[in-house]
Amino acid sequence: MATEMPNDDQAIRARFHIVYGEFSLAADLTLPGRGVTALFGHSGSGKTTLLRAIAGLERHPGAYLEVNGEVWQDGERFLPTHRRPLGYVFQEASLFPHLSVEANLDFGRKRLAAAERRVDLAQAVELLGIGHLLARRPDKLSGGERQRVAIARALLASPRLLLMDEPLAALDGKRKAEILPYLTRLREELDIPVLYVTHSPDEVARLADHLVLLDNGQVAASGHLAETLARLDLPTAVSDDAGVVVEGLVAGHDAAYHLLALDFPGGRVQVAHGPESPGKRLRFQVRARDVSLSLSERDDSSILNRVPATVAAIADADTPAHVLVRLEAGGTPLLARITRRSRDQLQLQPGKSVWAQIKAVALLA
Ligand SMILES: Nc1ncnc2c1ncn2[C@@H]1O[C@H](COP(=O)(O)OP(=O)(O)OP(=O)(O)O)[C@@H](O)[C@H]1O
Repeated sequence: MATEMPNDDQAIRARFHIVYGEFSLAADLTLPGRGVTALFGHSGSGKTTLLRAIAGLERHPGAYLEVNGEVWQDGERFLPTHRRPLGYVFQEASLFPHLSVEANLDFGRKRLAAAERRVDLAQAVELLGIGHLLARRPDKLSGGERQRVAIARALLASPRLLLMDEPLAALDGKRKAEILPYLTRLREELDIPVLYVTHSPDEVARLADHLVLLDNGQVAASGHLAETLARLDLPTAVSDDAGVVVEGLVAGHDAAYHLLALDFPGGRVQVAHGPESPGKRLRFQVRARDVSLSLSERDDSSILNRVPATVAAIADADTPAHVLVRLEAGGTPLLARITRRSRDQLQLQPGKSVWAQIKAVALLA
């Protein structure tokens, strides 16, 4: 995953203390200045409040905000929203209904010096796949198409920060699936940091490099996606869906069995999939419930994927019958959800060497 520890000027530093009656939000965050940071949490946890504060839509005294070396708020200094080089994408695309897509896009273009122009019209149109829609009016577009136009429009302001507030929440499953590949492309092809509000674990797994967990106005965690998903002390672990996201490199394709091989620092996995270019980076997800453990490498089972690992920690799971085991496989964290009985039978404890048998690998491409 692309997240690196923020260095001095490639970072977003945000410090806010916001009180709305009963609700208060306290955030003191240093986020990577590139890639996608997901702000994830239950309804009412403060995600939108934080995003709006970062956009400068509300002025909160005592706050501090710096985006890749530029201070947007500090003490008396407060850059109003229209002077912040940011793009904001909302749940519902707010396009001008009487204008064509092309005219709507034109609205997003700021008169910027060439050196400041980070995305031009042709690039935005190509990235979002909207070339065939330019002459249409917004009411002749599907919800997903409208949202792609809204994202292109936000990019045309050449933002130094892109804020996205649940951009897929208003779309049905099919439309979501349609638009996700475009968001993945943005992450891969543009060097614009994105703060992405969502309460969808699937969107987090596919898009995020860094994860901020908000819980009732408090930052419960902020860290690299893979590391944070594998933390046993967070609510993300204690759910039936708990699992990790791993970045692999395409190692080859077995056409006879229709299996794609992906290498990651912990070993190799094979997944039912067509061929992809060797060396291409692809994410895959391994759910804790799909990982079982054995003390020796068993080659008499139907499970294709086995990697050697070390037990790092064990914690309670979502039911009294289960535990969650955090494993390290070549520096890659994995989670396994097994029964307490198996834990005792295998005498598992931190430091013990095991084989992780991975029953299912979901490619997130
Ligand atoms: N302008 C405001 N004035 C008063 N209270 C507010 C204001 N904006 C938000 N709140 C309150 O702050 C809390 C956090 O709201 P926020 O919209 O940030 O949560 P969220 O995590 O984005 O939720 P959701 O996922 O439902 O959008 C809520 O209790 C909300 O009612």
